[in-house]
Amino acid sequence: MTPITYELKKTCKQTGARLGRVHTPHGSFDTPTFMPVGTLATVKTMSPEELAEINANIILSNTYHLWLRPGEDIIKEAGGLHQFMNWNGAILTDSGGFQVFSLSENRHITEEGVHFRSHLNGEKLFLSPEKAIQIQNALGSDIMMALDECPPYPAEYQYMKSSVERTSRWAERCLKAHERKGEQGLFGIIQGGEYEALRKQSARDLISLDFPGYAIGGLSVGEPKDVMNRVLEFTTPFMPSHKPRYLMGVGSPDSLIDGAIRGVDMFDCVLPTRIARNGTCMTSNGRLVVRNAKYARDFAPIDKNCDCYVCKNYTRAYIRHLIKCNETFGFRLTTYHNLYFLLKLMEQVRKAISEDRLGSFREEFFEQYGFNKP
Ligand SMILES: CCOC(=O)Nc1nc2cc3nc(NC)[nH]c3cc2c(=O)[nH]1
Ligand SMILES: [Zn+2]
Repeated sequence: MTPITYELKKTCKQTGARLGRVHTPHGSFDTPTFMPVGTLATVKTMSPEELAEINANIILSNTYHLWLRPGEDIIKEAGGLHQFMNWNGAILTDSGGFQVFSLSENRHITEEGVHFRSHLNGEKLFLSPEKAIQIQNALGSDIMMALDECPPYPAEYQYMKSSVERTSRWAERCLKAHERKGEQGLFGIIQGGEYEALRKQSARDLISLDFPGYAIGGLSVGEPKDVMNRVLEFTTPFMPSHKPRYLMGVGSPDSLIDGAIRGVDMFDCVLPTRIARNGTCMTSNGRLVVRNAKYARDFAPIDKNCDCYVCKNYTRAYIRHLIKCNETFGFRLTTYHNLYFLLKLMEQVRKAISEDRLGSFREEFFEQYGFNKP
């Protein structure tokens, strides 16, 4: 019996989007939704109270990083990740696969698993499906991810085919190694690159293993947005409609809307928190680089259409000053606003779906944000 269930509430008449609700041992959340990324057991500069305040219901943490520092044994001893970081909402942990493939040099993939060197001190490491599950079982996350290979973009058909088949074999090994089936849900990750036949094969292999939810991997890895949208268009129909669909690594406002239109329910991305730390904010009129000199005497809020705590109490001039002085409070303010902006956007997307007008909402939002500008 899986502790992760999905309720399909409604499908938008104007698009392929859907309203749903995911239930986990640490609370439920409406979908489509955005999940802030808390790589090292913290959403950088945000307190759990602030995350709750902006209605973040589920956050991500990275298996690979927590395995290296502080080590899953310490977190297990603390009573698990929720206890360790004092977060009572839901947590999704990735398998670490992507970090290994993107962070580490001279990695070597075998049937057994991935051999690579630590990005911290270069020591030799080995991650297998069983190890990835053992770490996530120790962390006690609500949603775990199977260990997959996220191939580089672009990749040859033949390479992609054998990679998909190995990812499917690894998924089965993950299921077998999963010790806490009643307490933690495990999602399979559909790969296959931009090849429809391989996406179909990957989906069919994983669906036969009956996971409670499925992620779409191998995207947001440098491919053009129209390629991502095309792959989503032919992949989501292969996925069960009564289970959550999670698109990994996607977080710009246009991609969130276009992903929701194509039937995606869950998204994660470091974008909002990462650009916040270099002084860039998302606003209803596009990106605003608040460290820019032109805001030195601008006493308006980051976004006059935003009702967040930051936009109600602080000005562009003040936040610019803090960022220029490398003051931590400045990064806290830009991060808080960016996360609020994306979570609010997903709330507007859910409302548009409930009113069968997500297509029209897309046009209005793209126009105002400036996505249509040539
Ligand atoms: C979050 C779960 O991650 C995994 O366990 N494997 C995995 N992670 C990905 C993360 C990604 N981030 C991006 N863009 C920023 N693309 C990604 C793909 C994967 C993936 O295929 N597989
Ligand atoms: Zn704001």
